[in-house]
Amino acid sequence: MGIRRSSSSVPENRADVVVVGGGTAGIVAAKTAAGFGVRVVLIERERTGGDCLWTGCVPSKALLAAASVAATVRSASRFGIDTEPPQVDFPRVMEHVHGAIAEIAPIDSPEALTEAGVHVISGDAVFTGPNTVSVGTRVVSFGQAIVTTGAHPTVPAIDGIEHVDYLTSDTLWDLTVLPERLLIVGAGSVGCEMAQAFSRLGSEVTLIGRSATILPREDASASSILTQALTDEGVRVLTSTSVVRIADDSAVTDTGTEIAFDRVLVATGRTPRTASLGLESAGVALSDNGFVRVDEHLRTTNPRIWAAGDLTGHPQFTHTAGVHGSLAASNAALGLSRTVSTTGTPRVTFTDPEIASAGIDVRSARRLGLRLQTLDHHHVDRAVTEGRTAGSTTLVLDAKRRIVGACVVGPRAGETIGELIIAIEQGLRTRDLAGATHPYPTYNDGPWNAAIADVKAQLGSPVLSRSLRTLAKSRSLWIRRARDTRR
Ligand SMILES: Cc1cc2nc3c(=O)[nH]c(=O)nc-3n(C[C@H](O)[C@H](O)[C@H](O)COP(=O)(O)OP(=O)(O)OC[C@H]3O[C@@H](n4cnc5c(N)ncnc54)[C@H](O)[C@@H]3O)c2cc1C
Ligand SMILES: NC(=O)c1ccc[n+]([C@@H]2O[C@H](COP(=O)([O-])OP(=O)(O)OC[C@H]3O[C@@H](n4cnc5c(N)ncnc54)[C@H](O)[C@@H]3O)[C@@H](O)[C@H]2O)c1
Repeated sequence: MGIRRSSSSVPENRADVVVVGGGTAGIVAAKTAAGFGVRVVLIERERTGGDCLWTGCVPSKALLAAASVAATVRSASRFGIDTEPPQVDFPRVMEHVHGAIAEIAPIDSPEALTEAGVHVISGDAVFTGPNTVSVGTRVVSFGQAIVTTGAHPTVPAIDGIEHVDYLTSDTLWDLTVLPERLLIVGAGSVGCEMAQAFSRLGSEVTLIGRSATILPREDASASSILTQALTDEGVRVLTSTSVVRIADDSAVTDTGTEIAFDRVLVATGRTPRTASLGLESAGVALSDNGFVRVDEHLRTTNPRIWAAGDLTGHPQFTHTAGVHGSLAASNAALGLSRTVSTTGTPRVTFTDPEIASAGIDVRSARRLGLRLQTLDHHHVDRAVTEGRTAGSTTLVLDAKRRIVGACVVGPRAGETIGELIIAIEQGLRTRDLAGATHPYPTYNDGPWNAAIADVKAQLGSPVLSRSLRTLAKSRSLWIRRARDTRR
């Protein structure tokens, strides 16, 4: 969906709030500010909706959904159901992917923004001073501005890559033919999700990561469950490996292995989109690695300019972009001093099994010496009934047994993590979670049983169990005496 200039006009070239970039952060920021009744201009150079809608979350989750159906058909016989091997019609799979985008697009459209009271301008925004931004020949002056121009795929400096027609998450969605052999460089969220999706759809996939484990931000135990799942499905996973040379149809790793491929996907992180924005003219400083420097209120080094989303160095997720877009807009439009949350950003990698984390992650918890309460999903009956026991739930607990972090690995972990996010935000203890009856059998028995196990462990401590034994003895003594008195 392209941009049409809205018919609603903003008085001349002046706005209370200018938002530069119309992805998740920009859309949420613009709608939030407009909701306060101020004059808002949003400038977008390509199409509103941004990475999440067009090239990120939506197409990747739609592709994973199709791939999951193929995997279910392929594994039907373990439930005693015999089928033919699935026939993947890739163009129709991609129709499904683009259909999902088309269905969601209207929510992010210029029309929806106009409806919300935002004036949308199409074009490349460049700051020309501390309170002016130009779009072509037009100059808009602003009271406050919010920069939300996102990030683009990082292409690593591999010898020969400039001659290769590589794919990135920006171009992947234009594929019309399923690659027979797909090499994926980078084993982060994009690499792992796409490795599983393409493998399940029928590609022969090699996944290369330079860290010791895939998804290196996750705890090694979570990564190893996923590595096993990917390997079992036929993905060749190479860790602690870098590609040192690449040509059109083959790559050579630092261990000297040659890998032949038909297409290569580069998935090695995202670089903030700050070049050519004129940020230096606006007095907006960048950090050493190119992110816009912001304080805890998302204010940049120019007090009238704020930033939100992938370009700030905060975790690069749609939910972060949205929440921070709203926060920056409230601070800019209302003069508030809202601060970004410090409890840790929840995240989900939508592989099978899913890996979901919130609060203090397990890696940091180990470093900090915090208590970990882990429940293997062999003890989650729902997982047993579905034959999906490869997973675990880990609660990170502080000295007062408050839940300060969690990691869930398993089907629907992205849904399960929801209650743990509330627990972390509200400072709940394991006894609070243990005391809340959960319906049986669900995957949420993972956190519930982990919490119950922790409460039991506390009851088993020498001091507490001595007190409980004393209490029980006094009670039976009292009952006996009462009975004797009645006689
Ligand atoms: C394959 C993939 C899957 C993902 N899956 C998930 C997921 O499942 N869950 C999740 O939470 N996150 C996911 N993400 C991350 C998520 O997509 C991003 O974190 C989020 O979209 C960032 O939003 P943003 O508003 O900061 O930036 P963007 O969405 O990139 O928006 C920036 C906008 O600014 C515009 N722009 C840039 N420069 C200018 C300029 N000079 N003038 C005017 N406009 C400009 C761009 O055209 C763009 O529209 C995924 C990312 C990828 C790549
Ligand atoms: N489910 C989700 O929420 C989801 C899904 C996809 C992407 N995203 C977001 O998009 C961002 C970008 O994803 P991504 O996977 O590209 O980045 P990433 O930072 O998650 O992972 C990139 C990986 O590539 C590795 N790497 C870097 N250079 C390399 C090289 N030359 N050779 C081999 N490995 C190399 C890094 O060590 C890292 O593990 C993520 O940070 C994430 O926030 C989120």
